Amino acid sequence: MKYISTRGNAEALTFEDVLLTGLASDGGLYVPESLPRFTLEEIESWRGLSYAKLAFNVMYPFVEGSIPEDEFRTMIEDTYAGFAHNAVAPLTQLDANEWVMELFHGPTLAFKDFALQLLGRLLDYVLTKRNQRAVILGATSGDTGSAAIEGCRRCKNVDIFILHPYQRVSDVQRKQMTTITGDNIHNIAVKGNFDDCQSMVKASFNDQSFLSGKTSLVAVNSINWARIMAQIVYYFSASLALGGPHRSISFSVPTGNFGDIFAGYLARNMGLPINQLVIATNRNDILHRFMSQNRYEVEALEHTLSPSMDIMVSSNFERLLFDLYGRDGQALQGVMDAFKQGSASIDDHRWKNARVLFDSYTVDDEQTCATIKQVFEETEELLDPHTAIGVKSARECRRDAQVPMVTLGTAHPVKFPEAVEKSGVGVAPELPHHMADLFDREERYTVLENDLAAVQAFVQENMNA
Ligand SMILES: Cc1ncc(COP(=O)(O)O)c(C=O)c1O
Ligand SMILES: N[C@@H](CCOP(=O)(O)O)C(=O)O
Repeated sequence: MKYISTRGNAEALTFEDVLLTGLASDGGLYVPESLPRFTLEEIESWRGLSYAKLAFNVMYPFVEGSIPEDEFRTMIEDTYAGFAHNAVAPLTQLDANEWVMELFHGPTLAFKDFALQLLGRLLDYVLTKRNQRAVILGATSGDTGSAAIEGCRRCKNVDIFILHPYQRVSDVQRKQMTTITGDNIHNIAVKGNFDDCQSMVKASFNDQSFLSGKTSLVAVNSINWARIMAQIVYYFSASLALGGPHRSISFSVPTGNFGDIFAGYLARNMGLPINQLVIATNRNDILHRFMSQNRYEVEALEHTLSPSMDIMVSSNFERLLFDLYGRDGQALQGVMDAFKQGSASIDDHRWKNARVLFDSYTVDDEQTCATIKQVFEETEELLDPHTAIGVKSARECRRDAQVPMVTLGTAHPVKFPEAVEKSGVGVAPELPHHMADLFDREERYTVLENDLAAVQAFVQENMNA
């Protein structure tokens, strides 16, 4: 399998090389040259498999030729054995034909564990084989950071630098990152927002000269293809549990960087019958504005009760635009240039094509709290604010009540006590056993100005490579 850049002007890479990179040299994102496609019979034959076995079947075509089959199988088995629920991605029913897929049973209680626990193992394997060191540089609005640190901290050959927006992640999220100590783990609180952190990460990938040629950067954000790959699997898992593939399923996905929902789009292109994908956003609704008005335009980033989705510049949207433009990298470059200048829209027929599959909805803090309360009263299920945005959007956008609707439950409510309290449900979720002493653990992080040079100097000074 080869991977090509969305901007059409970079060398094609193998999985192994794509794993060890972030942005392509032309500024684009890597995508597979072509997708594996499964027949309905093939998918049907996976019914009843464990999550790990299903994951192997879905992902192996992407790594074939780079990672030996047995090694990959073992990595996957180890990854999902570390989840606290035997089903790994269990479904909870909210109503007739309405479900939440709980993606928060991994070690850091968010969907990021599905990919980052595996990514850490893949990196360890490839870097050890090559006898190479790498610097992991990532941006987080709260969840990617702890999952990346947890997933990669045992890798022998990496230094990890994670940027989070200062005072803009929940206390639980911050503590999850900053209480994991290790000489090679560095948390940086940037006096800015998530977009600032992410743009510093992207600028650093584009020009790595600040590392003085000692080593190279590896991405843990969803710009890294391996992240998306692992997130495709749970769409197959949910479908098989609900009578797919001989029946179509719809999904509502709490969305920020467009990685998780893009994985659903790929699952569909790989042969899984998916009826509808709902892009569920908070007030940072650039994607909803695009889907409803064909206007792709940055607005001021707001701080909400769903901080993990306080994202304006949505990295993976470029991967969808690439397909909407018939995989024409030059045409896409034009759209991205217009976006950089302030505003972009796409040809009407391409925009209409996107709307065949995707719907979108935006949910404010008040509606988020009201949904947490309503669902709790209806079912005693306590949703986190991001999942609540997914459920509300699913209910507003649903096209066909006969088609099962699955909202991705992207995080555990214990990570977001402020929203849970404001919802008025009158219960407070407890930290799981392995995190019970989280608030007693010592924290270590560095606060830096919103300044690329300052961040790069910090990385330079603190990396071991
Ligand atoms: C809890 C939670 N829900 C939803 C999202 C949005 O996912 P994506 O960025 O893949 O769109 C994030 C962050 O990415 C998150 O941490
Ligand atoms: N919501 C994320 C933001 C980064 O998204 P990613 O999926 O590209 O890593 C977070 O919680 O950090």
